[in-house]
Amino acid sequence: MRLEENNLMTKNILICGGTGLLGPIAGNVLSGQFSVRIHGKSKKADCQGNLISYAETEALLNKEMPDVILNLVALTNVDTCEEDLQLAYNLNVEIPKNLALWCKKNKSLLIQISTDHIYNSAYASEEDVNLVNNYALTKLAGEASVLMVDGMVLRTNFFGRSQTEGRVSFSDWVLKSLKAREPVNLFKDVFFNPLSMKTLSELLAVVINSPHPGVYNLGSREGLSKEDFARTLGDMAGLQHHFAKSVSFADLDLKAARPLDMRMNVEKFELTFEVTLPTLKSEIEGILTSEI
Ligand SMILES: NC(=O)C1=CN([C@@H]2O[C@H](COP(=O)(O)OP(=O)(O)OC[C@H]3O[C@@H](n4cnc5c(N)ncnc54)[C@H](OP(=O)(O)O)[C@@H]3O)[C@@H](O)[C@H]2O)C=CC1
Ligand SMILES: Cc1cn([C@H]2C[C@H](O)[C@@H](COP(=O)(O)OP(=O)(O)O[C@H]3O[C@@H](C)C(=O)[C@@H](O)[C@H]3O)O2)c(=O)[nH]c1=O
Repeated sequence: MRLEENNLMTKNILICGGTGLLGPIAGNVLSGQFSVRIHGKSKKADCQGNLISYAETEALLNKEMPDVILNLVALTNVDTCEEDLQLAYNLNVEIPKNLALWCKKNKSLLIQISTDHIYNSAYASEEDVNLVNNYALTKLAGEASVLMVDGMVLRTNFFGRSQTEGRVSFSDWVLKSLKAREPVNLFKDVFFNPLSMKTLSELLAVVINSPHPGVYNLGSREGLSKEDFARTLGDMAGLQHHFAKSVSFADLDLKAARPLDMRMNVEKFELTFEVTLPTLKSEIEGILTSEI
């Protein structure tokens, strides 16, 4: 089914890179409304392929014929992006370009998940980009081909219970560390406004049902420092956290530089899609009470 033929029919969604952290939760939520297929590269999935090759991408997509592609493929290890710019380019730039090319030929909608990592100021609007590392540079570059085919770019960050072996979210790491009473370092000077993976996935359904091409920040309404996030999560989960250390980002010697303020202004998304986004505190509460 092509999108313009019959909007009443169930849309076929292909989640590329659906075997990572976000994919299984997005797949779970979206399959309530759409016909969803999951793509992966090395892990078992409904379909498989290395999307760096256009020939392989085209063969896979010609078989799947999705109405909507949700692209989650990325090199998400920020330090590896710094060490291997070519690999970061291949995954974060070439793959969205390959998907965009196929979508243009086949009139499908491409939704690209991007990142808050491309900002570095309080409540940045979509034009306030400030790049400090290769991950940010390549993620931003990957957005261009999506926008050229009237796709949608959602700049976001997320947390929640991982369903993927070998992938932990920031909240998983915090809960595990506090339960084990490990004296972890918590960044007091790094700020963000992520959503839970469940809320983000529910909003993806809104966007798929009512697409508006363009680039949007998609996060919670009020952000926190990563330290306050961790301590708030600890309090809500009934876990002690006095042994966790409050540190500055500069105290850790990480390979890649990171932005200190990734909080995004989310007004454009709220106005366009007529939704009120939740606060970060309510999102933290949400992951402790919801099943996913
Ligand atoms: N994780 C985070 O905290 C954040 C992530 N984002 C963005 O959200 C999106 C999803 O992130 P996340 O779920 O963490 O991603 P993951 O790193 O967990 O998953 C990456 C996915 O890409 C697939 N993949 C890797 N290489 C290739 C390739 N050459 N060809 C085809 N598929 C490939 C992997 O397949 P396989 O498993 O089979 O190898 C996997 O499904 C990304 O765009 C990321 O930039 C934004 C903000 C925060
Ligand atoms: C937040 C935090 C991280 N760390 C460590 C964990 C890790 O080795 C390193 C960086 O962790 P961060 O959580 O800041 O992760 P980072 O790798 O910078 O994470 C990013 O992931 C990519 C995919 C994105 O798109 C971004 O939005 C962002 O979430 O610092 C601490 O020791 N204490 C902390 O309080």
